[in-house]
Amino acid sequence: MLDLIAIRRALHQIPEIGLEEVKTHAYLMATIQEMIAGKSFVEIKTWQTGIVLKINGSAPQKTIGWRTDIDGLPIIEDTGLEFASRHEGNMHACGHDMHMTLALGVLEQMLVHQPKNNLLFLFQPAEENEAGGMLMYEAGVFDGEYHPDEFYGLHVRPDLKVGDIATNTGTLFAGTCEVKVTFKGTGGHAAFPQHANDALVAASYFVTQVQTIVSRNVDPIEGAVVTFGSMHAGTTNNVIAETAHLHGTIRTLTQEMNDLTQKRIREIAEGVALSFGLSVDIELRQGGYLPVENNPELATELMTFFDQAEGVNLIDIAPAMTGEDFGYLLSKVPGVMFWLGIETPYALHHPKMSPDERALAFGVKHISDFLKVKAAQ
Ligand SMILES: CC(=O)N[C@@H](CCC[C@H](N)C(=O)O)C(=O)O
Repeated sequence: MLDLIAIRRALHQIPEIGLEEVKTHAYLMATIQEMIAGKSFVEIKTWQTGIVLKINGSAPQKTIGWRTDIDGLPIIEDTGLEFASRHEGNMHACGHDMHMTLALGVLEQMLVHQPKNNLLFLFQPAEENEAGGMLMYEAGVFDGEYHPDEFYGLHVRPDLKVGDIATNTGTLFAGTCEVKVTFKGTGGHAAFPQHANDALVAASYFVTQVQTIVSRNVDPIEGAVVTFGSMHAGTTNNVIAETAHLHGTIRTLTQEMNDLTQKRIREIAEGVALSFGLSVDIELRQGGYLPVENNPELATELMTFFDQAEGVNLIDIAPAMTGEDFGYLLSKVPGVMFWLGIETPYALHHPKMSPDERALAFGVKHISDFLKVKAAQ
């Protein structure tokens, strides 16, 4: 039997940024190879750091997909754990170490007996930055026999208890759009602002003005998020900054609202640049982070299953403004994403985020039970 906690802790120590998950890939491959030794009904293919494993069913009627993401975040870990990240500056602060371990644990269960239907396990890179699920799909990784008929996946959630599974029959996560804005002015001596054109001041006006998009342009009943998580300008106190870089994200529950928000960001950036006499470069990149839309029938089936499972507290939950490139895969293949409770006081992406590992055994049991039913239908 796999030691789930040891696996999770090993993976936790080697977080890597999207599409650079080389050690993670090697760890997963080694673990998987050991698990499938002698199982002639299993095949594997890789794409960059991603892995797709197919269990060929004995009398397949369909192919059921299970997806996990494998990348970490550029966050300096502050958990103080003895198994904290050994990759300085990177952390599994979004729980993908838990996701991978759960997938391995479920895979182990599904390998015990050859199932009737095919099962596809996707270990996907770059959920956080490059929409690895979309890249793999567009590269043809799921073409032909590798195309699932249904796709399932989960995300851990700190504010839910171990034992909670939460989802809904519609939109679960927002669609996102990454935003990069660079103001370019004229640098100079701090003492002679009249000879310079300060990009830092312009960026400051920009970041405060975009706050009005949600308060003044977005339908309050619908809502949206505009967050700039990074702003870099200047080098020292007495030099006027020539350039200012801002990096942010838009979150909306519909594409129309995403389009409106993108339009307003562009207008405000161009307006600020004009009013300060600077140039501005705006990059809006939605990529594969479409809203995560659960398939209503499959979600109803999954929710009914978990509602009846002993020890599971099924919650019908409202959408959250998190993003996920699983939204892209669900736009191609019907399926369901759900939250799994990990009961910790710190939010996703927080440097102290530390899941309750009891969620591993709980998750493996109940997800395997669900997939066993799907694999036998
Ligand atoms: C679950 C989660 O936290 N996902 C990320 C996805 C990021 C998408 C994209 N890089 C962006 O920043 O817009 C999230 O931040 O919600």
